[in-house]
Amino acid sequence: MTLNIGVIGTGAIGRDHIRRITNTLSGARVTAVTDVQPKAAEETIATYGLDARALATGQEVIASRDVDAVLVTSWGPTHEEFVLASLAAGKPVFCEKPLATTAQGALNIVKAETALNHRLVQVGFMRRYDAGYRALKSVIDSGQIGAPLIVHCAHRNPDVPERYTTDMAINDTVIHELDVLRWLLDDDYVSAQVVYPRRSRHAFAHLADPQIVLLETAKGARIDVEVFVNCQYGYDIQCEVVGEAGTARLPEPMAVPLRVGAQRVSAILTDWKERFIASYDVELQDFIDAASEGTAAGPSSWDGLAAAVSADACVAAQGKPGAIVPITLPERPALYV
Ligand SMILES: NC(=O)C1=CN([C@@H]2O[C@H](COP(=O)(O)OP(=O)(O)OC[C@H]3O[C@@H](n4cnc5c(N)ncnc54)[C@H](O)[C@@H]3O)[C@@H](O)[C@H]2O)C=CC1
Ligand SMILES: O=C1[C@@H](O)[C@H](O)[C@@H](O)[C@H](O)[C@H]1O
Repeated sequence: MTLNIGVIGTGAIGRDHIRRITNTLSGARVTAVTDVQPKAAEETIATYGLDARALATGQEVIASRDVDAVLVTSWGPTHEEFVLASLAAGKPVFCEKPLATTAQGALNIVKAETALNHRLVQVGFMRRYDAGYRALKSVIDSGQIGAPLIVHCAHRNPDVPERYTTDMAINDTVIHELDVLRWLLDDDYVSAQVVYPRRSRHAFAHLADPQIVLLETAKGARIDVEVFVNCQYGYDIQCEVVGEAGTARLPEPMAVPLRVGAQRVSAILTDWKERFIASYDVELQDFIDAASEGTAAGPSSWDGLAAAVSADACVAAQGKPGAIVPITLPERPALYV
């Protein structure tokens, strides 16, 4: 059976996911698309030669009889509405991060899915599917470095558009660390703090960049995340875990080391699409396989909620530089244990 997917939002990642569903992955095809800019939806159909309809709204896509499962790749503030509608229609839904832009929004989704007592939601936290992060987790889980004590992370983008705001450093960018570090350490956060170094002259005046997010976990590990979205030189994701008996570092993406022009150099990627291309492939294939069975796998609504609660605390901490803001999760429903 081929899974018929309806896509809401045909921007950067929507198109990239449509490309992989159409050209790379197996078991699914795109049968309906929509975008608030109708031209974007029509262009996408033409670009990828889709046998799909351009519908007027996300709600029409979800209700469509030729849509078995939904892909939500529109802007963050629209995610909650489309995920809730997919749940109401009983259709598996892959939602790009963030699941919702507030903890309350994510909680509404958890409650709706819990009421069905059946998982239908996968959140697009693709780093859990990354070969490097998976190798790092295996090392941590093997006990070779002992209990994790400290984690140093950097999340660097070369630049961001003018519409990118200070709180997006959390909800749009650090949200990836908020998810992947919980998974990596098998732990939850208890507090967050944000401190600001000197502002880069490359950042727009309204944006505090870089920022340092400090997290404490329930098991007592301390985490520092440097988020620097105008670093200029590349798209660079770093993670080093310091344990009781050693350290473990996220592997660098493969790059050929060159000796040229009296230098030893190797290229650094500049685009998140390329950096995590294999992870996006594996996560979406996981979605297709589970959705074909009428369910969902991978990062859950609960993971989306945990990230949203933590993100809310980080945003609160941004407003009170240096203050420690507690993070408290609600009780985890049995569906997600
Ligand atoms: N997992 C990852 O690494 C990444 C995730 N994302 C997430 O994916 C989402 C989309 O990001 P981008 O593709 O970069 O943004 P984008 O701005 O390139 O595309 C979003 C598209 O959604 C459309 N849209 C907005 N509201 C809509 C609505 N109500 N109904 C239908 N279409 C609507 C817009 O017109 C636009 O074409 C965001 O939530 C973002 O955080 C984005 C990039 C990477
Ligand atoms: O999800 C992503 C973007 O939306 C976000 O804007 C970037 O900062 C992240 O690095 C990228 O992975």
